[in-house]
Amino acid sequence: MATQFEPLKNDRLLRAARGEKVDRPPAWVMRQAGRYLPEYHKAKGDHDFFDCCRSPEIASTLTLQPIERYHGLIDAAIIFSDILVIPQAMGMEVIMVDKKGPHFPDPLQSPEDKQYKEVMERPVDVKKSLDYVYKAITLTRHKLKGRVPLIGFCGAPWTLLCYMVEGGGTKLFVQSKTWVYKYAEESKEILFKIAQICVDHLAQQVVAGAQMIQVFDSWAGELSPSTFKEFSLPFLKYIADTLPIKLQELKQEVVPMTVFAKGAWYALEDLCDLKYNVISLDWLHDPAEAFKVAQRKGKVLQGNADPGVLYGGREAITKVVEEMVAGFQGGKQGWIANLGHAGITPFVDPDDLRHFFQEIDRLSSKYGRASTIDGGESASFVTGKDKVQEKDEEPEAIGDPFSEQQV
Ligand SMILES: Cc1c2[nH]c(c1CCC(=O)O)Cc1[nH]c(c(CCC(=O)O)c1C)Cc1[nH]c(c(CCC(=O)O)c1C)Cc1[nH]c(c(C)c1CCC(=O)O)C2
Repeated sequence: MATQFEPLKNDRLLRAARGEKVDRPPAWVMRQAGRYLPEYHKAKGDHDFFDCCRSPEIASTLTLQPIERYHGLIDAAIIFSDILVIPQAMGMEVIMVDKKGPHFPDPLQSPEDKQYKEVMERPVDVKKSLDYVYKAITLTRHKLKGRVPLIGFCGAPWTLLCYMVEGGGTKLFVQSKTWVYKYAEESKEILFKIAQICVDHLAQQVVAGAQMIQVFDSWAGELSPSTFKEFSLPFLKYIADTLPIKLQELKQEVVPMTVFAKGAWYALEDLCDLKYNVISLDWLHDPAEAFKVAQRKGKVLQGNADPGVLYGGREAITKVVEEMVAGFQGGKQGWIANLGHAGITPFVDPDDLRHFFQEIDRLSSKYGRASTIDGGESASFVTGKDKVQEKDEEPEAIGDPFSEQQV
């Protein structure tokens, strides 16, 4: 397949991720493709979830659905895939049970277990085993025709280990905690192996056409501050340190990187010290407080509306967006608007999500335009629909925390 793609028409996301000024904050939501969309059910039909991931045609169709539905309001596509393709590539069986979620029939029991030894020893060639993800990315880039950038992703080593030892979702984390406290060294060995595979998988996604990447550490919040430092952070660091080197070796552009460590509110400073460009926040953070930290550290933030607000109706959505936009100082720099967690449930009305996007656009425009504040410096990068500032709103000054640093 040709790897020549149409030029990007809307680069808000990539500009914001690099700490540059934008006409309005870019917006997208984690798990924007999925069961809340009637068109998702139509396209998925009776296909098994992982069969959809393995079909570049279906995966690209599902990826594009929110882009088509929310055209003009949404600034990124994220490839339809799953974090659990890595355990599959490591030779573990994972099935998606309808209405229940992922299930591993044969999870890792202990380091004495035959399965653990096999997983540790088995060579993993993502180019072979996850080739379908890369094909889906290339096809999706072609179908996107430069409308918005395409994000690739993987699960973080800690979150993937949880799934591999629990055998699926859990509330108690009995097995994960057993591994951390009883088998600390073996846990670190497998976490390192997973981290290396994450780097390979992310690099191949970029080769295939991903323009930005995100690492999902959905279970970070199950660790304590000290166990997070030991069992998650070093592996997130390894990915952020190694991926750019790998991409250079592969003669690829070094794309912006995002980390989402859900629940690890105590680690914001530590996460800002890693080489990720963007730190994605859950809704436990106060936007204004987190923004102060990120500005000091020269990092961009993503998030962080409580996804539960999508059940609360339009007024509630407006209120949450208002708070978020104010906290991120209007979002012309240093902020990517999103929800605070990945997962829009089937009960969300797609028109309420539209309202969420519209309110980000409307309310952020009240903060004036980057070009007005900065003497037109940013006028040339307006790539999407040009927003007209509301006449009687005074633009509020925002600082320029990014002037002295590179993100
Ligand atoms: C933990 C995790 C998984 N997968 C993912 C995570 C990290 C984010 C998070 O914390 O939720 C990441 C993921 N999963 C999916 C995407 C695709 C792109 C997108 O964001 O639109 C992404 C980025 C599709 C999906 N992955 C899944 C669906 C639902 C599939 C269906 O039933 O049709 C989708 C659209 C299934 C899935 N996959 C996983 C779970 C726990 C589930 C079941 C969820 C549920 O039942 O609500 C593992």
